[in-house]
Amino acid sequence: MLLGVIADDFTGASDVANTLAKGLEGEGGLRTAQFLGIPDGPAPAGVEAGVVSLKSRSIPAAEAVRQSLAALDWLRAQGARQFVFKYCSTFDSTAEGNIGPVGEALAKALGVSGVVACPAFPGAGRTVFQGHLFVNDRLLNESGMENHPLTPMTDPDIRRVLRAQTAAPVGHVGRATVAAGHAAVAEALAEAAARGEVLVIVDAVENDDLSTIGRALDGAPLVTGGSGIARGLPHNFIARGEARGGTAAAAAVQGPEAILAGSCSRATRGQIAHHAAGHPALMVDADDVMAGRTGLEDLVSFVLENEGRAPLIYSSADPAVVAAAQQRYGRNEVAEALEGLFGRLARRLIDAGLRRLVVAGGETSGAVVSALDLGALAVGQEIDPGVPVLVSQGTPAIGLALKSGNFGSVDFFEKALARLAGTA
Ligand SMILES: Nc1ncnc2c1ncn2[C@@H]1O[C@H](COP(=O)(O)OP(=O)(O)O)[C@@H](O)[C@H]1O
Ligand SMILES: O=C(O)[C@@H](O)C(=O)COP(=O)(O)O
Repeated sequence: MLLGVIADDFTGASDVANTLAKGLEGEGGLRTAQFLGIPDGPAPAGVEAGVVSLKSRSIPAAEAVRQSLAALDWLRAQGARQFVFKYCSTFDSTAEGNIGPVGEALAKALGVSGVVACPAFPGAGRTVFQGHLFVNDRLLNESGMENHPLTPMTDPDIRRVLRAQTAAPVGHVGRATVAAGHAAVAEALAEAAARGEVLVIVDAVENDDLSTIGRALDGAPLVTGGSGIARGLPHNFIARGEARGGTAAAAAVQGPEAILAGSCSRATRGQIAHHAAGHPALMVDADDVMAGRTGLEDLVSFVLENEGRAPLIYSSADPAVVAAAQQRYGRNEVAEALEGLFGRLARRLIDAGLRRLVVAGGETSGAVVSALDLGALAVGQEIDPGVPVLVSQGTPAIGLALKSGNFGSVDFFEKALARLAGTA
């Protein structure tokens, strides 16, 4: 293994795995595997980039730090020399963390400072300019992320957001420096380190900026950011002849299918409305779940009875409904109950023969795949920006698409099932 990634959620892990597997246009990327949690044994032979998926975005900061350091140890033991801490391109976090505490703990463990922090992902409309994060043409706090059920983002100045979470000063490298080229970026990061800045927000508004930053990070032990920051990293290994490049072969998995959605993000709600207009769809009501009125076997039957018709089960609701449920039961309580239900449902469905599964939502995906014990996942073709086909390596093979809440076109669900089956 050359490169090791610690991802703070499971959809984010797929996103960065996709970026590393793709690499730069015309050159290709690294042979990449996604791991669900920290594996017990060694990585399979031939893996050049290993992505450890944690569910550490919304847990107490001290626990997120503990898990991230354990992931770092495992990746180091596999031989990785460069490490990426992957967080959300919308910088999902709270005043307590977990981006700052985990970033600083990894920097300390690796003995570095002047570490890049860049959530930009222009392919999905996320750009950083003057230290502010945009989603398409909106500032972060007007993008819908201000209503996120677990990590509402109400400040677009991510230097200020990060300062609230960190012990050391936070630096900033502006776009003009990035436009001046990779040597200028490397110099600016070295100056930031000399000033005692551990994490440094770096502006990036287009893919070329990320390629420039990637070149500046050749040999840097630690990189932090959204999946975009990984864009230029495979090139450094390929240019040195340590990796061959190229792209992963598309895998195909036939068999019964389901879509499970727990994301309440705008894009997912649009995808649900679109899909439900032409396919069987069942809403899980948070009040019913909290009162123990939701029958797991009813949900299983709904999926099995609708085999071949792309059945969807969702708890997703608009911000007012989510806020009311959180007020009644508590934010974590309702999230845990819904995530637990989706996890048990997925387990039962796989036991009943399900082979293709699309999940919408990072926390939801974490709960679902943690319940499945799938081992390493090979990363295949990209379905939409940031979402690849994933195929488990055990028998029977399970095809998965773990979709970040705000990713994907409006017809994503149907498209993903077709890509998993190799029919589109
Ligand atoms: N109807 C609902 N009421 C309250 N919380 C919900 C509801 N539906 C889903 N949730 C919770 O909201 C959170 C959504 O987070 P996540 O799955 O990460 O989606 P995203 O990728 O959009 O951030 C999950 O913890 C989920 O259980
Ligand atoms: O960086 C991103 O936007 C995604 O990879 C991601 O982490 C999104 O998280 P969720 O919206 O919670 O799925």
